[in-house]
Amino acid sequence: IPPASKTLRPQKWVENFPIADGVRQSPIDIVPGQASYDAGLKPLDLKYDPSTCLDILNNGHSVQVTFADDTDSSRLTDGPISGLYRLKQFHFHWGASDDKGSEHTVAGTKYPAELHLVHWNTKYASFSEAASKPDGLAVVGVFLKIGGENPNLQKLLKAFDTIKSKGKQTSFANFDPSTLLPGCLDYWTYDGSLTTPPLYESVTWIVCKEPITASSAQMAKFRTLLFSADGAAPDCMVNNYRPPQPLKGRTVRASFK
Ligand SMILES: NS(=O)(=O)c1ccc(B(O)O)cc1
Ligand SMILES: [Zn+2]
Repeated sequence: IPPASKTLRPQKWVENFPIADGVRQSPIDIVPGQASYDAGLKPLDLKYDPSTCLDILNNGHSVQVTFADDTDSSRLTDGPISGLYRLKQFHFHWGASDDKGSEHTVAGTKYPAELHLVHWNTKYASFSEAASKPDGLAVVGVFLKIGGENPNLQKLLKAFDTIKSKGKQTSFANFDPSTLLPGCLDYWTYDGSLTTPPLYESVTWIVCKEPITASSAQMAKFRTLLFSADGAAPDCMVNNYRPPQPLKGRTVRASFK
């Protein structure tokens, strides 16, 4: 029996989720020269309250930090969206080595990892209701590149030893996700989807042009996590990224010249 990470590989998803071949699938390759600058795009307005941070979880396909979303205290407004979107969770995608790992690529360039901050539109009653609506979600993507050690990642990485295998979670308090944002919030934006099943075409993607850094040792720490549950054959959690999908006529807009 193949390990979990092999049975649901991206090429197989269309069998159970036909929308995998849909018209607004994610991720995509972002070609800066083909993006159109839109002067009407507003700067992102991200405000996060560390006291809404609840726990950190190995959900079997990524490491995820979950937030209390019963108030508007951690939210995204402006940018390409209208209304207010609440932060629900953030998670990462990464590779087995530093030469791959991101979901979005930039003119074919793969980054070693990509952070996703997942927000839902408060015109709907909950994340789950919003998740299947065309304007339901807004995900901010931030690339990680290899550089100096990132002290803001350390707090996350220290928790990894206690959530090594699938289904493990531990309380995680007072983490401010804005410490994981780049200094410059220039972005590309396009209409897309969840990048894992159910692949709903419900995401306004907001991909930051500027990466944050992680050291090679910090990237290695991500690779100590497991797709597999305690007691099962250990299956390293790596390459949990979907490759770029066809643009199918979509326009990518840039908030910057
Ligand atoms: N990778 S992603 O940000 O597109 C994403 C976010 C949420 C969910 B989900 O809640 O199922 C799946 C994928
Ligand atoms: Zn993601």
